[in-house]
Amino acid sequence: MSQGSQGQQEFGEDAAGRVLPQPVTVLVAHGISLKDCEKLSEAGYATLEAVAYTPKKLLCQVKGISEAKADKIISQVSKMIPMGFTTATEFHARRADLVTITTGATALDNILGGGIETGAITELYGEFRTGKSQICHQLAVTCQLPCDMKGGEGKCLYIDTEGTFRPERLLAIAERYGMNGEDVLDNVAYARAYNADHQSNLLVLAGAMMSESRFASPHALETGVHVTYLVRVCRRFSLIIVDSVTSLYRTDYSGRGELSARQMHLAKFLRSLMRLADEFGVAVVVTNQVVASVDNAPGAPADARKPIGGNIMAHASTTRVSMRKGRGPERIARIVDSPCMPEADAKFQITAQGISDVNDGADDDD
Ligand SMILES: Nc1ncnc2c1ncn2[C@@H]1O[C@H](COP(=O)(O)OP(=O)(O)OP(=O)(O)O)[C@@H](O)[C@H]1O
Repeated sequence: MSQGSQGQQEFGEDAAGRVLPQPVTVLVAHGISLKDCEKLSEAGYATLEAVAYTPKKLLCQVKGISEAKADKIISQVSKMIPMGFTTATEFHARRADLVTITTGATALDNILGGGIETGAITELYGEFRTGKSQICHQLAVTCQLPCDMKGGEGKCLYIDTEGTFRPERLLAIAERYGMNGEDVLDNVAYARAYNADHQSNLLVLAGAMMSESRFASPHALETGVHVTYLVRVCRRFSLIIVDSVTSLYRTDYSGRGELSARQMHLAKFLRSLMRLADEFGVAVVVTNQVVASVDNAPGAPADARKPIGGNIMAHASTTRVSMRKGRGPERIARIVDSPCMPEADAKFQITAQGISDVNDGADDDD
């Protein structure tokens, strides 16, 4: 895999010339103490963008950050991070630079508008065996491909809540793309989450790792150290996967009595995920299960199933993809909600070397 182009990047900009997040420690030069910057960083607000996108109420919850300090920090950050209006022209130009990551199947990429969008949350939901985890494994590899091969030129951060992550699947998929298996595994940061609180805490670690990888490597480049390593191993993250986002909530919170607490916790988790997507421009992919719908509208099929998480999940996901089984290894994905793509179906198949198009060329007849 060619990551060589990254070596020529300027500090503070990515390959497309976009401004990248700045470490919160730059505030030291603007009258905020290093100790306070470190406290913010430890609490998961490692970049100026993280601070800018966070409500004051949450900043005040960081140990040692009083309301007066929060006001001072917010006032300074608001001078450094653009938070006001822009023209639609400029926004359009920014979106033209957006990278999408291939799912391995062209038909599926097409209905997604090119692949999995960076800077947004994509939710894959469906019954068991519909291929949600297989797509996650596929993306953990393709996110490392160069952009001209429909990749994200970055590492993957994988949170596994069900114990279904299998590195050997990554090796098989890497082989398909002619990638070095060892490098591919090195580029995936994996964590198993054991409960909903742990799952949330892992995002704080994720933020720290993402800003560290973002800020540490240019220094190494400047000093000429580890250049070969940096060329071989991606230096930034391009993808966060949470497989599955709701399963621990189902076990940690039970019954109607805990529903409100569960939804609040889930909303906070999803908000943190969206912040990471905004802050670092990474793609976020979450999987979700379905349950039998007990409140079907009149005329709806009796066996209708709906994704877990209700409105909180529906609103947090930028793009929602429903998945179902087809014949044999075939699966059908449907875009059910997207800000700019129409509702559409695509067939794909699960193979030994990952996700690919169905070769028969037949239309979806399911
Ligand atoms: N090496 C492989 N080659 C071909 N198909 C495979 C391979 N490994 C797994 N599969 C297929 O993938 C399917 C399972 O997909 P996946 O694990 O993505 O399901 P899921 O939607 O995540 O389900 P769950 O909700 O239970 O986690 C099974 O049908 C299995 O046969």
